[in-house]
Amino acid sequence: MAQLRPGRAAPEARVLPGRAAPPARGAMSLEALRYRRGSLRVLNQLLLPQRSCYQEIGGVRQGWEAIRAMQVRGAPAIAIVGCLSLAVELHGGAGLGQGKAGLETFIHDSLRYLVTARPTAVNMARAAEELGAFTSQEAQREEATAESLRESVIQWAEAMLEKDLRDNRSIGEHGARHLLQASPQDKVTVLTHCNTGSLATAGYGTALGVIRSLHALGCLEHVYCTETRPYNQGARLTAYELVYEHIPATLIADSMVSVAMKEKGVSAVVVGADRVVANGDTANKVGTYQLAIAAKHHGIPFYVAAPSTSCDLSLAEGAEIVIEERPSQELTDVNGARIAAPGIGVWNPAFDVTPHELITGGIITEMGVFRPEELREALTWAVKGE
Ligand SMILES: CSC[C@@H](O)[C@@H](O)C(=O)COP(=O)(O)O
Repeated sequence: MAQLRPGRAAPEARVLPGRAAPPARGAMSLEALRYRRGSLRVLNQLLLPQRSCYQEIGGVRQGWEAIRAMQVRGAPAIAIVGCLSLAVELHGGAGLGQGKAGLETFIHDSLRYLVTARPTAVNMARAAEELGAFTSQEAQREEATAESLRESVIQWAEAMLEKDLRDNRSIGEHGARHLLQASPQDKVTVLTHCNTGSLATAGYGTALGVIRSLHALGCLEHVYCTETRPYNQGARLTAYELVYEHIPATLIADSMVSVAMKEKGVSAVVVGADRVVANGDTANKVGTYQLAIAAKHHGIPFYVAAPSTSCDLSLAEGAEIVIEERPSQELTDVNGARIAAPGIGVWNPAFDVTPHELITGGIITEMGVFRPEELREALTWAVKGE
């Protein structure tokens, strides 16, 4: 594991005005992060929905800490914040004084370190691999200087933001079209889990992007979002986004999903992903697996919506995915107050793996919707065609 490196002290977080009331339709969409060259601010999601507070990320160490503490979370957002935290530190001159070779080492060390923040989502690891390879390639060019290397790496990180947003819009379109074709009704009711919206991505969202697209088409009847225990990303973040966007939605506890499927006319379940492996097995927020089982029982199509950056063809099956275990307090306490009996043991895996055979609707990517067994070939072709 890379060593912790001293970062700059965090400047005071700026607290924007109080409780976030739902704004008028057409207002700007929520932003997990605000970036301009040399400056990165992330919305501290631990404080939502009570407070909307952006805090400065001065470099890699602060990026790592924000990811680890789940101030920013969601597979794509983790990678984007990680890489942009490096871009900010590079912009400030880090590693530059050590010449081209020293700067290259600094970049590789920083990327290795960022990957250690959280293990299950593959996006940061993939970005580190790709940016690492790009860095080595750039550094090998004879005419490259430390300055040009720095500039190229900053631009690479900046391009991630744009691409994720574009990919999410494509996911939304492909997913909405597929759901509507598969449904006998003109309007569909979707059940979703965890948070997969603007707050988990560069914007628009993955599973929530599909929901947004359906809503924009006038083809969304209703959304059921789970509270997503123990961290409550559904109750705090997805519910916030849905209210913010004026999308008709109802919050349910995780334990209500089967009865909701039975009684509420759910047309499809759409969730996000932290890692989709070669056979289509998918790691996502804990509780996803039981949702897929319940969907199968009720004959409801189950979809995973994920950009190709969340896919990991290096792993053959879900059993190989490292599942993050989080601190017991996330389960025993609510807002700092203990609710569980003192002395009880706690198991708190943050994710579970849904076997590919339960992903009956398909895997919605920016390239189209695939059956789990088609994914490997589709992604391989996409890479060859680049
Ligand atoms: C578009 S994000 C998809 C997933 O990352 C999301 O559903 C999820 O599981 C997030 O988990 P988190 O622990 O909040 O980072």
